[in-house]
Amino acid sequence: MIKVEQLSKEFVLTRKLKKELNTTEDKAVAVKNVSFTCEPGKIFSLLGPNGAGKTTTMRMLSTIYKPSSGSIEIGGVDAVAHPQEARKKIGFLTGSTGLYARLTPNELIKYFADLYQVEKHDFEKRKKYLYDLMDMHEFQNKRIGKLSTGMKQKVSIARTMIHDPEIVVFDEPTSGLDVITAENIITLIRNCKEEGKTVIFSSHIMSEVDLLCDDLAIIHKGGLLYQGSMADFKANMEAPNITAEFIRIVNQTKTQHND
Ligand SMILES: Nc1ncnc2c1ncn2[C@@H]1O[C@H](COP(=O)(O)OP(=O)(O)OP(=O)(O)O)[C@@H](O)[C@H]1O
Repeated sequence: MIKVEQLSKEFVLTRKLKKELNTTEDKAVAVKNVSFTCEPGKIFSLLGPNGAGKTTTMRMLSTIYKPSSGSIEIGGVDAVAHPQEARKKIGFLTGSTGLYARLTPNELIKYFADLYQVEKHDFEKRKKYLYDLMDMHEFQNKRIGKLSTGMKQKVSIARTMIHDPEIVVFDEPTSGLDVITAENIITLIRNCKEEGKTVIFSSHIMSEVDLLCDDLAIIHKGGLLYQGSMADFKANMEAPNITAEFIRIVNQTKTQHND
């Protein structure tokens, strides 16, 4: 279970950033007062347009960023007070997941398995499952630096999942992948759900969200616009389809802000 309450994150802007962003503000508010709960055995999707605050939220859940205020509970652990304990329960995938270019996928996966103290038998089983699922056998001994973007993404996913975490945090998991691999990732996410894991993933692809998620939250400009089940979202739609409804909700706030 992931429980987030009144979560906020402000970034202090350096002189260089102020110039880049063309602002005189000293701080940028990336996430403000966001609360939601992700249940075990369910897939939760965090949706929002570019710059909404999705990655910042995911990074706070994964203990990479410390929140400016608010609380995060990860599998019963206070992730703000005890980040290391919370981290053991999480598999976190992000676009910038560190990969060591000089290592091979096999070496990297083994390194992380050792870091998480995965037993040899579990490691072999888990590795086979992930390599089969993502068709990774062919390039398992090539240097990561020489792999394609999609192959690197597969290695990132395998590294994230090798310790069989109870909570899975995926920031745009299918980004940069071909349709076949994207399908396999969707299968992996579904399997996580069936195994009773808590899954949260961010996306701006509504069709993917529709395929997968049980519950969803929409954020825009750091604030929560919608939270509920996918079934309720669909039942109460005012627009003709889910993509149009997503756009309608986001635009509605734009209009309110302009008033
Ligand atoms: N390190 C940082 N310093 C200053 N501002 C930041 C930093 N990281 C993010 N931001 C700002 O916070 C806001 C939210 O960014 P974030 O990356 O969380 O959005 P996102 O929803 O993941 O967007 P995208 O879909 O484009 O990846 C943006 O306005 C961004 O410019």
